[in-house]
Amino acid sequence: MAAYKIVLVRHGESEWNLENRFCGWHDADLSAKGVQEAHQAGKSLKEAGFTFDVAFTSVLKRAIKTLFFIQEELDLHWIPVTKTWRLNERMYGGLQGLNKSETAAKHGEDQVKVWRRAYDIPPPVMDADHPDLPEKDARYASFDRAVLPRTECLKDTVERFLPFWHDTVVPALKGGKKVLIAAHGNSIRALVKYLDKVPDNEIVELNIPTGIPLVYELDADLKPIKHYYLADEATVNAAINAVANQGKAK
Ligand SMILES: O=C(O)[C@@H](CO)OP(=O)(O)O
Repeated sequence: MAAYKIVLVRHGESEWNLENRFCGWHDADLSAKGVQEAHQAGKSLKEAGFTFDVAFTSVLKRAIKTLFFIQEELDLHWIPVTKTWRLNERMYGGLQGLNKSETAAKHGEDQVKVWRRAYDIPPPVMDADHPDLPEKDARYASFDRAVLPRTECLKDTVERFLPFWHDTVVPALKGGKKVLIAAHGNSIRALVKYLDKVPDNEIVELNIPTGIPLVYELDADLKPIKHYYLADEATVNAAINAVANQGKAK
């Protein structure tokens, strides 16, 4: 019997997912399909009888809007929502804005897979004149510059996410709150890596589909008992393969 349940949802398809561009901390909006996926995530949660007391999301609108559309479907606009940069997508450095297929054609699919999925190898550092430079972005204005990354590997994302997990999410769970997290492909990979203790070489193969709720059942020590997506296997597998294939040259 699970002591705790937590639901993780990657945002619906973004405009830059649609254009197949590395997005990272760029604040891309949801595409029309992404909006529909977000509503569908809410409907699936409602059908399965889920409700929530508190929600956490990033400071990026594709996750914030996904959460809002889920709240709409559940009629839960009123629950407290905390937005934190610690749930942001992995910072994609100098790759942000580039097309993934074109990058694979230029540098090879293997290199792109390393940049997309390796645990401890970061993409190239973002140049100081890049339009997405975090230190020029109002939402990070109060941050110590040393905290703001110019690139991140998944290990960096795990390290910046875990303080929020321990200081905020765990107390909410242990306080009996039903928790929903709307985040990003790689911030969810970071949490899955931590919860399931996925070895560094295996996390390379983990892809998170857009807009499909992922339920984790945890024991009293917050160790995972099981996890499952709220969609049929064929739908989940097709969505996972679509994400993996974004890094192919064509
Ligand atoms: O571009 C990104 O920021 C992420 C998520 O959309 O992509 P990837 O799956 O390549 O890590």
